[in-house]
Amino acid sequence: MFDALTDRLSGVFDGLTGKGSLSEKDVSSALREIRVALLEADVALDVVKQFIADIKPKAVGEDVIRSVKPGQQVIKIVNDGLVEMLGGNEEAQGLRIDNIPAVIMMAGLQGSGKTTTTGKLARRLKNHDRKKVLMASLDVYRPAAMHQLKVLGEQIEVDTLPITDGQMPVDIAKRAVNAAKLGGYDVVILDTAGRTTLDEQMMGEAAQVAEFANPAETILVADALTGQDAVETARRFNDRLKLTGLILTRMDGDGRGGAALSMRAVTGLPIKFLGTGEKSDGLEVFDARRIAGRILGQGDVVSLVERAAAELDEEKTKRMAEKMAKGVFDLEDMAEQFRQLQRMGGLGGIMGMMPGAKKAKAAMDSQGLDDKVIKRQEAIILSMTPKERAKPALLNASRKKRVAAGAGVHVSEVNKVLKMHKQMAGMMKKMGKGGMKQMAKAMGAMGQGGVPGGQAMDSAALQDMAGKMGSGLPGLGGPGGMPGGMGGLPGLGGPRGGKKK
Ligand SMILES: Nc1nc2c(ncn2[C@@H]2O[C@H](COP(=O)(O)OP(=O)(O)OP(=O)(O)O)[C@@H](O)[C@H]2O)c(=O)[nH]1
Repeated sequence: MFDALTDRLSGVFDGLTGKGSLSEKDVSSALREIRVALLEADVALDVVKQFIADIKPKAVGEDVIRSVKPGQQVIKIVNDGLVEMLGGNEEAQGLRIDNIPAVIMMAGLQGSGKTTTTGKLARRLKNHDRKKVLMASLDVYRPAAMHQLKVLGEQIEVDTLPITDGQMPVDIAKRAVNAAKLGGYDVVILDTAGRTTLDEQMMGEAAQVAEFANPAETILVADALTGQDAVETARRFNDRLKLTGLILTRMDGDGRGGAALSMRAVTGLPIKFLGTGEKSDGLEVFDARRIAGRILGQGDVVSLVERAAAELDEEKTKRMAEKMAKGVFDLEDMAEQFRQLQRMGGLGGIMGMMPGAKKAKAAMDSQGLDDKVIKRQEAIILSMTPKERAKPALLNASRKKRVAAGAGVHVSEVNKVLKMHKQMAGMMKKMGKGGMKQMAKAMGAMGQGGVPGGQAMDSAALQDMAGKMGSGLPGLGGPGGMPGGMGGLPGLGGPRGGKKK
């Protein structure tokens, strides 16, 4: 979502860090470019003005300009300013669901993704927070809406309130709260009706439901792709409903991101989650520091690790860790890594969260590397027999020919996969237990303030850490990690990889 902004800002930052010393004029002109970049990303004018006014005195200060790495210092100041604008340094705010049953009311315009988000939230509360959740649709105007929620509930295995025709929204809310009390539910999520535009009837009705249900959380679901309209919607809803938080949907889309950046500053409301896809697992906890890191092209390693942790099957991870500790890594393991990679959003999705992503992406593109290649490589491994996968040495010329025919590729492709496997297996062997230890250390450092040493912008440290994590964490694409011009990813296009020098 922030691609264009990230590109623009990294251009500005390259200019700053490329110089040994900076004058006040250099910094001022960089700030002007940042201002334009933010406006082009559709961030509200007032928010941009405030942002620049906040960071300028710090960025042009003598202590910055005379420091050893003035460029890095300025970037850090921009980073801190962005974090502040996005909601400060407080830990990502969860939901307040202490009362039992806690009511969460979902509000928003029609089509903003309210119902989908209700399902995502319910799924998260069930799986992540181990809560017993009941969902109820209060949309009496569009009968299909109630049915949509029911189907969603069946898919994610979360109960929905049985549908009774002819009830008013507030009556359905009463029935839902009663059912939750009787049924021992921890949380009731009320999915209110939306309209295509803000109108008095919708607001009045939602206010009535809120008055009765006294929600622990009243959350506005807003479509990030609608830009400044989403910000205005939030403002208007907040006037009437006393919102407690926001969820921005369609953050996976290619909008300019301005809404996401302005929301907090304009409304004062915390953004709690981001919707990142149509499926029920497309929900991400919002964390100002991580988003700032992503926007500034410094990656979001924490989200990446979280995504990995959510995707990795505990049993498989354990097995993989045990094998790695012994230095064993067969073709089946490699295929599994490819599958993990796909589940985590594919190469593109992962790259977007890595520090130095822009350069690595360019390297990947120049090598013609994309998710199709990974899929093909997986297909090659799948064309092998289990025995061959466990013992690649079995693959003589005739077997290779059979595998190539099975996967619909040339034998040279099979050889590439085997070579890549050899390199990965070699690295796994070298790493053994040491790799896991290193990863634990890196994760520990992250827990204390995001980035080691609090140097938010020390991309070298971050890259180093990501490299270690990439090497230690099955599913992150394998040994070596991604940053550093892809050289660390054997066979995935780096100089040590499948491509011959
Ligand atoms: N790409 C993407 N699509 C989303 C996201 N959230 C919701 N959608 C899609 O947006 C469309 C509308 O979502 P709904 O949940 O039906 O919207 P709603 O606000 O409940 O709409 P009404 O029930 O008509 O009020 C659906 O096709 C969803 O799959 C998201 O985060 N990313």
